[in-house]
Amino acid sequence: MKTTPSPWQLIRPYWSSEEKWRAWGLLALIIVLDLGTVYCAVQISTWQKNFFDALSEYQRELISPLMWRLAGLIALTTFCATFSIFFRQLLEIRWRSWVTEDYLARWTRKHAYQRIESARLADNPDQRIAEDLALMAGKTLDLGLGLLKNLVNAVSFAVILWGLSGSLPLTAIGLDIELPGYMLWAAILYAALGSWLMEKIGKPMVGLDYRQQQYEADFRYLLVRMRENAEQIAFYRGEAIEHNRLRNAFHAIRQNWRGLMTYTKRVAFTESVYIEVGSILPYLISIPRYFAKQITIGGVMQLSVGFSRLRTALSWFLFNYKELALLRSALRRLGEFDAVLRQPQVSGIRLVQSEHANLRTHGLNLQRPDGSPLSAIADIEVRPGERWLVRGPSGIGKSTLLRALAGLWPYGDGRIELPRGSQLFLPQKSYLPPGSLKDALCYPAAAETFDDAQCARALGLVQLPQYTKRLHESDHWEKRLSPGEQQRLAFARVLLHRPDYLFLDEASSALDAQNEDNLYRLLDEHLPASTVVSVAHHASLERYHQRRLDIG
Ligand SMILES: Nc1ncnc2c1ncn2[C@@H]1O[C@H](COP(=O)(O)OP(=O)(O)OP(=O)(O)O)[C@@H](O)[C@H]1O
Repeated sequence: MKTTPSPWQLIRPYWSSEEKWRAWGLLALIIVLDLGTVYCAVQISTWQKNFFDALSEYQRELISPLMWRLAGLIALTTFCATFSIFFRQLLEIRWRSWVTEDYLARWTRKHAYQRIESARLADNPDQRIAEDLALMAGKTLDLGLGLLKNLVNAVSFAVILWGLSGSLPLTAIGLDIELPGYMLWAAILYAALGSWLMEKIGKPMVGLDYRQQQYEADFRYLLVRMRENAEQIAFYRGEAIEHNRLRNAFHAIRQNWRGLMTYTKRVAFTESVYIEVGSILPYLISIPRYFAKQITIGGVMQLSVGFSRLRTALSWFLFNYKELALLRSALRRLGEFDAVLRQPQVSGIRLVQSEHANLRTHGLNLQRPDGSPLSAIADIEVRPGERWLVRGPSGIGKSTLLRALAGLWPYGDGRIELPRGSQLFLPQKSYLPPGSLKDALCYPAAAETFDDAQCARALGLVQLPQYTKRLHESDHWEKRLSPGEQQRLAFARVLLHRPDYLFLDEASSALDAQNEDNLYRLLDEHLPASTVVSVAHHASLERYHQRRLDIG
């Protein structure tokens, strides 16, 4: 059973990684700069009282020093605010880089990416890695630092308000006591009430954001698939059905967006009422004390600024509700993905490295990922240099057997013993990476592994000499080369890599008999010591294989 990690478990790894000192150092620097802006805000509030008092008492000589002080405070606050953003962005990209590398490593390790796709364990891993990780780093920093700044602000202005607001006699409601610091209590009560109301009203936004991210990713995936399969879709004249499919995918986005609009409207309405009432409230509650001549007009101004600042600081949750919902949904998606990446490999078919020279299978039973049986494989023993042909009706599990031999199919039971030695698996349609033709030819090795002369020779042997001069040309080779040419290119790869074990899964199915013959003869001539296991339907290939494995 997979357990989804908590948000803290997703956030913590970077902060306890090898980069932790740099991360904490940057965070501390940002906090100091943010505290600088809070300090300036507190000083400006005192400045306002002094300024209005000086104006009301016609103290002209105080105006100039007050102006200089204001200029100094503005300069300091600008400096702190600017560099706080700068370092925050720096920390964000460092965090995102670290966590992206971590997820990429785990996603690509032990074929996790293939396991996830083959058993459909998580939707849109690309979106989770590209977007949710960026959201996690960016929003956690913004919201976390915002929360901290607001807490400091709240404490600073709470102290000011406590000192300024005096006591409220409660005689009006029949009590013979006075409430000290009543403005402070009013601000706290008001913010608490607003936050509670906001959570009540806005909670479904988390689920809506979650689905929005998923639908956007699904839509993008369909667009990319259409681009990648443009020619096949065009041959089938499949535009109308594709258009419909895309429209439906977008419809899901639009429907969900409707829901988001409804809740955003409610959240915005709550926020707006909260702000407007909150801006009038301090005047209403401080004016009685002004008329009682307990505070000056400057005092009223300072009180209302203090009240507003405290209320704003205490309203962090309320004002950031939309952002928090987005972060909560991104963390939920990442949590699921993280749990899938942590899931232990299914321990069905055991693939062990053997010290013997022969490849052996024992009691191999192939299943589908859902556990339903696929086929039973007779025990085989493949000696070095032997050529085996795997036969059986379509859908019986021939390709699945090769997947199991490659360690990509754990579903089932039994045991495979693989001797040491290099292996190469050639599917019907070989992957051609983006880049030059040489990149594609040398894959999965780097292009520099083989020199141009070796590549030219291999291309010549598979009857593709015309491409020798285009070795360094970059193109969409999977679209430029015909399927038969792609299969010949894959055989040229084999000639370059010279694997000890070669597994072919209908790797020459697109070729004419002459070319197919040529490729299998090349294997006999150039790789006589390699062990070859082929899955093929063409009867003509039987003469190149001495051994047979029939499935089904
Ligand atoms: N990831 C998967 N999830 C569920 N079922 C799968 C998956 N991959 C393959 N199968 C199923 O396993 C069965 C065997 O597939 P496999 O590709 O091994 O057949 P095959 O014998 O190579 O067929 P063909 O000769 O047509 O290539 C098929 O019914 C296929 O639908």
